[in-house]
Amino acid sequence: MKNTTVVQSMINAIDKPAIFITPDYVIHAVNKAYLETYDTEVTLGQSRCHQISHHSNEPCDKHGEQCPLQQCQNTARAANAVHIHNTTDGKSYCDILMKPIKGDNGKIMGFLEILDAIDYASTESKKDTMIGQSAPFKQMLNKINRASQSNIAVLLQGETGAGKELVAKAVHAASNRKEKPFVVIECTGLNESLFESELFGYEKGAFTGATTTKKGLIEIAHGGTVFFDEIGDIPMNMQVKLLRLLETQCYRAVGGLKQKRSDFRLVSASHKNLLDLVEKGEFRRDLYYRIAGFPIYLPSLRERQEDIPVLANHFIRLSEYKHKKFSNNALTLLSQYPFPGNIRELKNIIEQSALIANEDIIHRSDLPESITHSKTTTVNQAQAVDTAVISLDDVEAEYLSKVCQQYQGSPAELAIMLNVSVRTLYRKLQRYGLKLPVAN
Ligand SMILES: Nc1ncnc2c1ncn2[C@@H]1O[C@H](COP(=O)(O)OP(=O)(O)OP(=O)(O)O)[C@@H](O)[C@H]1O
Repeated sequence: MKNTTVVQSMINAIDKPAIFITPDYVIHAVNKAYLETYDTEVTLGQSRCHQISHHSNEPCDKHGEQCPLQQCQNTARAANAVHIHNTTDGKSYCDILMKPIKGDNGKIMGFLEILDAIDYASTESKKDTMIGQSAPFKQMLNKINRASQSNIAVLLQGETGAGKELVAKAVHAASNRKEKPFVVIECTGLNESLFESELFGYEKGAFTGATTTKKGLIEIAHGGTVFFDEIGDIPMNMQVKLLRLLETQCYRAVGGLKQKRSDFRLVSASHKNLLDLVEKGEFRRDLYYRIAGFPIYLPSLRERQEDIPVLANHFIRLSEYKHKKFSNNALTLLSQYPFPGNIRELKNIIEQSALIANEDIIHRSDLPESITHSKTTTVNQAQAVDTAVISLDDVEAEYLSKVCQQYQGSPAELAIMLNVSVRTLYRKLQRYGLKLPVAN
């Protein structure tokens, strides 16, 4: 292809994985970083991008993902999307930037695809990452990645326990401030004097008890990110001081005369709707616009039910009961519960159930009553009878688990009652990780 040498040298200069593709998805130029990212061999002029990244012969939009190439072609402008790719590290999230490349005649001759690995999120259980694979989760990742590339003030809005602090950490970790401090300021319960001394620090002798000079959190955060958690809880009179700090990045320590300056990136979060508070006169409008440069909505767990099984298995893996597993039946019931406390509540429930379960399989009956007796769950269950078919294996496992807890007789008698041979009974017990109590 004409111009290929020019395109190849352009791609070689990019330090992230990059390829040049034509509208038929065929790769015509590739850089070293790309070749190192994927284990499938690239044959220039033959291999298609989806064959390398998705191990699929069809473009990604055929599998429910948004195709940035088509977007780019339709608008003739750069497009981006978050995809799950099969890399040498397994299934990994990556942020794709697709740019149209025009030929000498001004027409689009192909597309430059640049990939950015998202290592703060994962589709599978991985320590210290955000777990999820649903569409709302991917949309959120897309926004986090965009936000982290600039210095814009980010406002995270989402229900309690939805992961706001984890997202704030991800925004910091993906930014060029990642080597500098990430400082959390809990705004709930801060009174005026605490607010000033915590944020701005104080000089020795500034008040009774100030026996030494203390640095404030804003000074500690210099060069990094400050996360104001539950910013909606800051009382009105302190909102003015915060606004002044955000506008000037300057402050004075309590009892100090010298003006100090701190360069920090602002991330705030609230579970309350701040615009409602603005309407009610409880939050300053000017402060709202200062902190809401780039709002990111965190979906509740109800909106990403598809993620519940992967999250449940993730929390089991992190617990001291890592060898235990959920039955499909238990996972189905968990997925139907509305989780008002979101991921934090799910995590607690998983830990409780794993502790309660006597066997290696965690059954529906091991889940806490808040789940098994929840009206919403029960209604969903009734509705689910026709739609969600529960596997017979799960029913059998649950029944045998109950029998194991209560049965006092001999295995031979039990086998007769169950109408199976003793060998079959033992095979089934082994399969579900169950044991009969030793008869007295
Ligand atoms: N996507 C995720 N994958 C794995 N764990 C998560 C995810 N999101 C949140 N968590 C975990 O859920 C718990 C609650 O998250 P976090 O504290 O970030 O929520 P929050 O929205 O800040 O809560 P609050 O509103 O109460 O301050 C934490 O233990 C966090 O590690």
